[in-house]
Amino acid sequence: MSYEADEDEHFDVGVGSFPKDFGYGPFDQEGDGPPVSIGGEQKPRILLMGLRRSGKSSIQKVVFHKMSPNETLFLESTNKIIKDDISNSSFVQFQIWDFPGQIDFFDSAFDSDMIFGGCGAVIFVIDAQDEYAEALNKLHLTVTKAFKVKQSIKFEVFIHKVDGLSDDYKMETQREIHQRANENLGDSGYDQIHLSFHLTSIYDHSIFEAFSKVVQKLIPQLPTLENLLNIFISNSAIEKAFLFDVVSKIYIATDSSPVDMQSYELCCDMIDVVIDVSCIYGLRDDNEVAFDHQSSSLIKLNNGTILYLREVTKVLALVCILREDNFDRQGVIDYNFLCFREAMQQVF
Ligand SMILES: Nc1nc2c(ncn2[C@@H]2O[C@H](COP(=O)(O)OP(=O)(O)OP(=O)(O)O)[C@@H](O)[C@H]2O)c(=O)[nH]1
Repeated sequence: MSYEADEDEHFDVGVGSFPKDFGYGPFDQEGDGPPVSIGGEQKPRILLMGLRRSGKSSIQKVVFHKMSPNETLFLESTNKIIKDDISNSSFVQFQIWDFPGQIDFFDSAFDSDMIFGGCGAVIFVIDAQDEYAEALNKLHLTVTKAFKVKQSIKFEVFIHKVDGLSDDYKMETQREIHQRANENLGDSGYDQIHLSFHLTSIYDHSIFEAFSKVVQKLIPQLPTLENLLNIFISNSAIEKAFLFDVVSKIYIATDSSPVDMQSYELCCDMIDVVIDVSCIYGLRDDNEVAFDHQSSSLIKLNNGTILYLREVTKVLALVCILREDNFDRQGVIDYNFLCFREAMQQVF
């Protein structure tokens, strides 16, 4: 896995309120060639698989291309593999391959060694609003085929479109899918395959959270990052800190205290606010970007909590949640932040 900055590639894709050069790579980067090699290494691949209309393309467009969820209603069915190069930051570099729902593993044109060989994670999307018996069969076929090619692949099951379901039904669906998928694997002698399950929807932050967890599994330095964040928060009286990829709002690391969805959503919203305000009031000319080394922000909530954002690199931000009383010692926090940033530079 390469973490070098891909400076030669300059993409010209507008994403929401971001200036043009603040986007990810061009979406429809089609072709059957091998993954782009950076620094002599191949970028790991994340494969999006699942039945037709399960929501694969929507997930990719919403998370990485700022498409609004409602616009996905007009997406056309994918009929060939769409490769998307995520080269936004020096940390998170990977390719996402969006597969057509009707892909046939038994087709002689399907080269499973090539497809699964360089793959870091397979995300299998199941439409929870639909009958899922067929999806479970396809899941079984997909993971067993991939496992035979490469045992270290991470298998992530997105139980998707849960926005239409009640909380009870969501839990029940997750339990049933979990149980049946693992039973199928056990029955055919594949107990060693581990599946992770996530309840997701493009209509809330759950899809970003789930994607964050998948991407984190592909970052070998994650334990070190987590450690650095633990040290940083404990010495700064901070309650929670997220290291965010600013464009996708995926968090690539957090301290080891549990993540609660509300805190994550608050921090995501803060990033939107900072970028929007910066775009409206902060840009003097077209060549400037909305997020740079001067980006920082402080938001006081009326419940005595503070959100504090600082730029770490041109694509990463640290967003912290802390009690207002503890912000008295801002100097200490800022100093610790500089130490954290320097340590990050040493790690990468
Ligand atoms: N309610 C709801 N609908 C969703 C969600 N995600 C996707 N959809 C809808 O599901 C439909 C199919 O989405 P696509 O992204 O085209 O599905 P796909 O899996 O890429 O389909 P193929 O390209 O045919 O394989 C679209 O109408 C989306 O708006 C979700 O989280 N909730």
